[in-house]
Amino acid sequence: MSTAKSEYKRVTVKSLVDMKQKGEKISMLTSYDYSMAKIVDAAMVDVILVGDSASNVMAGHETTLPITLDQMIYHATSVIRAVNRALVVVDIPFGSYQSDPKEALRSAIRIMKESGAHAVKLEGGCEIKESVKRILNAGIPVMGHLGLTPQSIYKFGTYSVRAKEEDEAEKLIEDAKMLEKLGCFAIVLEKIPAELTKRVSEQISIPTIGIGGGPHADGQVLVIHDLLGMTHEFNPRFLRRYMNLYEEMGNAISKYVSDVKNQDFPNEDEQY
Ligand SMILES: Nc1nc(=O)c2c([nH]1)NC[C@@H]1CN(c3ccc(C(=O)N[C@@H](CCC(=O)O)C(=O)O)cc3)CN21
Ligand SMILES: CC(C)C(=O)C(=O)O
Ligand SMILES: [Mg+2]
Repeated sequence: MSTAKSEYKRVTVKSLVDMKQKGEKISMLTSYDYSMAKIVDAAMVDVILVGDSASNVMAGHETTLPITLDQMIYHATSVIRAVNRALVVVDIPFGSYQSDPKEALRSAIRIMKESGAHAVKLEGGCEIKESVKRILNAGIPVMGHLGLTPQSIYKFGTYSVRAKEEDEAEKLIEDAKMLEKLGCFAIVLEKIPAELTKRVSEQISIPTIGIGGGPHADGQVLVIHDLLGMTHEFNPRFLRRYMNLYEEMGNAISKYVSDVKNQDFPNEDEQY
């Protein structure tokens, strides 16, 4: 009776809040396609984020701004087909929720309906309060995202550490408390001082998921291509590479090329 599907209990938004209460750290990674999501899910990652970082790592854009809602839904649909255990969260892309709360809800509904994802993520604090409210009212779980919010890159001009000044730190804490009060189930804290991550994580009861936010977050998230070393030009201090796939894949592919050229591949066993 034990099939791959029924072997593990599915991660839910509630189980993530329980993990914070128990002090069990939450692991989160991005995925954008079926084959990668299969591997990530089987490795027991708790949350899979279909990030708008797909705009960078999948499509090769400079920023996350160009990716469309249709493209996010395509990535999310592929990921959902692969996943048996993880909670799947999808970024609502730039331009699909900022205009007004109704547009935000329409975008969230399209993501949930067309991809089968379990939750959505939006960047921002008090500016998007009404949109978050509306989406939550429709029964769609929302993950917040504060600190470095890449969809606002042109407002700041750099990807430097956010909320270093006390007034910015206090605003971020207020935003986090507001998102918790509205009913968000978790908040990503991107590239803020470790001490601020600690303060936020202590002051709210929903889990914080850090990226470049130090060890005090209730969980950690990375872009899967960064962890695997496929994005060799991306070298922020917070990144730990667990492989050097850019080099390893390059070597394997070069070997294939030379095997074809020198007629080593295919051999007698590799034909009919
Ligand atoms: N491959 C990838 N990984 C990510 O983590 C990621 C994306 N893409 N795209 C969307 C956002 C953008 N993110 C970023 C982008 C830059 C830095 C960063 O630290 N950049 C510079 C420092 C810039 C500065 O200090 O002005 C660096 O050290 O590489 C961090 C997160 C996180 N997200
Ligand atoms: C880096 C994470 C938090 C993200 O938003 C993304 O991958 O798009
Ligand atoms: Mg994102």
